[in-house]
Amino acid sequence: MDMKKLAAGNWKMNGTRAALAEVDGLGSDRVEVLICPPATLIAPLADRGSRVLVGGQDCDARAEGAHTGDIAAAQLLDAGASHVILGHSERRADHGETDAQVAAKAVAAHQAGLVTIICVGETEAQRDAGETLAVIAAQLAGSVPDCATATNTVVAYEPVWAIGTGRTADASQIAEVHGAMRQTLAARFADADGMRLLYGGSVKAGNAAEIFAIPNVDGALVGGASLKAADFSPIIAALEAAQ
Ligand SMILES: O=C[C@H](O)COP(=O)(O)O
Repeated sequence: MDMKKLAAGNWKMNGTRAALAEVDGLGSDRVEVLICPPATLIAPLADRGSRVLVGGQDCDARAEGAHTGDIAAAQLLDAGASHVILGHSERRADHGETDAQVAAKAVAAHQAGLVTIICVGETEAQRDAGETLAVIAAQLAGSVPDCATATNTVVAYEPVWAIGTGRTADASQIAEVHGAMRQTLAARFADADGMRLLYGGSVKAGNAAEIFAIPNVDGALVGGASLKAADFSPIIAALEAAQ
């Protein structure tokens, strides 16, 4: 399977409708470009006729019901989303999300027809303790459900210490983790070779080309540098050059 590489932007809790103009010039024929805005902006972005794919930043594991403030996967799809980020470290930290909850959300998302971007990553303390590969393997085992395929699942490696800090993992650290993730996934999934593995954590125009040259890096999950077209466009261009 020959999947296109993926440049995914995670706006987190940033932006109001005025920010959608940043997306108007984005898009690519050679790679997939995805913007995951706050939930309030999913439908307005999807309805804007832009060339980018639209995604949510979380969904509930349940299909519907009395769950104030939560959003079902089918509602994301109805709003125009094709993707959903699950298990981001900020949700694991802010909301205590466990691997099992992330996996349950992923099952619900797949049942609704969404592509999931399942996030894993070690803290600085875990890296310093030499636990990185074990932490990632455990998160993959617990967070990626058995129904995952190369078509419905993307995995994002985001070292927690590199998110929003300006620090990126170096090329050898990224290569080691991405290679290990590919092996771990291959032990469970026949089509793991086609599963896209994204790197995330302070990706920007200045380091994107180097990161995209690393084996088993099939794109990026970009936070801060996805908010402005002037910052995100060169990252998309670097991914096109690496495709
Ligand atoms: O989801 C995106 C990541 O958390 C990376 O964020 P960042 O690019 O601002 O470091």
